[in-house]
Amino acid sequence: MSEHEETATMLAVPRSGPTIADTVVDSRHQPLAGLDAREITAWFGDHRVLDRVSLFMRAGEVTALIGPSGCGKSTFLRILNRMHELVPGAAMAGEVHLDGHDIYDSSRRITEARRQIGMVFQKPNPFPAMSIYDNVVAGLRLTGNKLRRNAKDDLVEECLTKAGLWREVRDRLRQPGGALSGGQQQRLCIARSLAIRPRVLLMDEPCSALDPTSTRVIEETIAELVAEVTIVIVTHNMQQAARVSNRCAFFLAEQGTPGYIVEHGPTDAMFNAPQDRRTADYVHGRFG
Ligand SMILES: Nc1ncnc2c1ncn2[C@@H]1O[C@H](COP(=O)(O)OP(=O)(O)OP(=O)(O)O)[C@@H](O)[C@H]1O
Repeated sequence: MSEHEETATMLAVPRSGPTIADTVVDSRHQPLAGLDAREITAWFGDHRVLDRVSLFMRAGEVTALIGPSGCGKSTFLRILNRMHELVPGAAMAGEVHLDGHDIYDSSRRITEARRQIGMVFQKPNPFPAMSIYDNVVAGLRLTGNKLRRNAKDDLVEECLTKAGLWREVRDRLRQPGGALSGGQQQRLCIARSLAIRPRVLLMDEPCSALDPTSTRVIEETIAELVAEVTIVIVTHNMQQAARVSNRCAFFLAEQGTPGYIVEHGPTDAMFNAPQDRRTADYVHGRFG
């Protein structure tokens, strides 16, 4: 795979299609945006894995998607930025509204959805041979955004600061991204996502490959980022869900049936006064 192709896959931005330079230049002052998933059904081939799942993810909050393995959390997350359709044989129905517009509307560009709704994956995936600096700005090329050197320098510092990594790497920006520790690499990936100024950041178990110290740093980063970007995180770690999220949605897929949301609401209520016994059993570690 060429470096360019690799960048496109890692950033989940398609290589072809129109560029969106004019919308990228400076969206720092955009208002926070919520994400409204309506009646989402998903299939892999003829296997239906989600059934009419609706969830409103509020602007400026962290929403945690929790539930046992295989209940469709990651599939739901990938539908939120049109990555599900990259999987051969995958299909979906339903709508995902950002700022009142359905990202699946035929008049909407897939590149725009992917730019506005960024994704951080389970396994840190920086470009190992590319410098820390170039990793941060890697997405700009794909979105067609050209910045002058000074503006780029400012952006790199801003994004690395927001990702909680600046002080650790400021003196070695030209070193390869692959030379960083796992936790630093994950923060580099967060910085890379932020550089294209998403309105929403999706995180699929971002700490599952990290040690407790790195996990704590990422959690602190999430707490700071949510002031400017809406966050949706999949986590298996109930303590993490309790620590980082404002709201939780509990997914379940019972006996081969498609996944659905049993209950959702403020995190405190989900943990301390859930309405459904299955939620109580799950959050208290009695199954899953
Ligand atoms: N690429 C794929 N092809 C076929 N089936 C898939 C694919 N990815 C996921 N599935 C199936 O879709 C269902 C939901 O999977 P998904 O990964 O979304 O669940 P999850 O709740 O995120 O699980 P986990 O917590 O283990 O990551 C499962 O039955 C899974 O086997």
